[in-house]
Amino acid sequence: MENKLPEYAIIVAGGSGSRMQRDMPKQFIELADKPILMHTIERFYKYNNEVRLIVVLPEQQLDTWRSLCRKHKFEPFHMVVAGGATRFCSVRNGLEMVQGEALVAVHDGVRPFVELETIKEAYNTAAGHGSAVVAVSPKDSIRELTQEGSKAVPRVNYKLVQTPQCFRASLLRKAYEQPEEEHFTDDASVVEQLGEKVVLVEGSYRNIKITTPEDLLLAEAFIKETL
Ligand SMILES: Nc1ccn([C@@H]2O[C@H](COP(=O)(O)OP(=O)(O)OP(=O)(O)O)[C@@H](O)[C@H]2O)c(=O)n1
Ligand SMILES: C[C@](O)(CO)[C@H](O)COP(=O)(O)O
Repeated sequence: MENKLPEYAIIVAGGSGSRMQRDMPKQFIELADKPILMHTIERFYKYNNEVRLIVVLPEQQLDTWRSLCRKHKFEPFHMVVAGGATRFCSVRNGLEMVQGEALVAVHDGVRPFVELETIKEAYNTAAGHGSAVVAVSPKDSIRELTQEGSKAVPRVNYKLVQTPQCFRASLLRKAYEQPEEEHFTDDASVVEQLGEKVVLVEGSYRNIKITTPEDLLLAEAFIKETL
């Protein structure tokens, strides 16, 4: 379905990157001479330069980001918002910048390899169904931890969830008015808590979340292909 609503992207980059074990948040690590976060923002800008970009950053890093933008002559226009203690708080802060009814894609600032087709499909599916959550099938076998140890489960019943996760703004606002719960690891889980169904769309194995040091090696390989 063709989408007539304004499109927003909340790019969450308010975390500290503790699992990366670097002295700076991982979203600022350079890949091909540019911070990871700039590559991520550029994916959305390249998809459509009219998408309203909201970038959520750690409060203490706002000045660092401004100087990085100057240093790299970074052009895509974006609003900047201070994040919170958790991803949930950061998304909620970003949502405050969304005006009226719209489609809102929430995307991790550390997923710079999201494909333009995936972004397009997420917005179009959310336009028709109210939600679109990007996911891929697991490639490994899966075991569930039990009191006795573990047991095999059929992997065809599972998906690995990525971002973007795209929703109508009215639905996402209502979801983020709920108190935060421990099992809210992504936006779909927050929306689902309202009793709403979420629609899955196929993602890509390249759309990795740069989380631990070995992910950077993969990212270096992927970025070389895109240059
Ligand atoms: N308070 C937070 C925590 C996370 N994020 C963002 O959510 C995305 C996914 O989170 P994750 O990969 O866990 O990032 P970090 O929280 O930074 O990493 P870690 O858990 O290793 O500290 C990242 O782009 C991260 O910057 C955020 O905006 N605000
Ligand atoms: C939102 C997410 O990337 C979907 O896979 C993931 O849940 C974020 O988890 P994290 O522990 O905050 O990295």
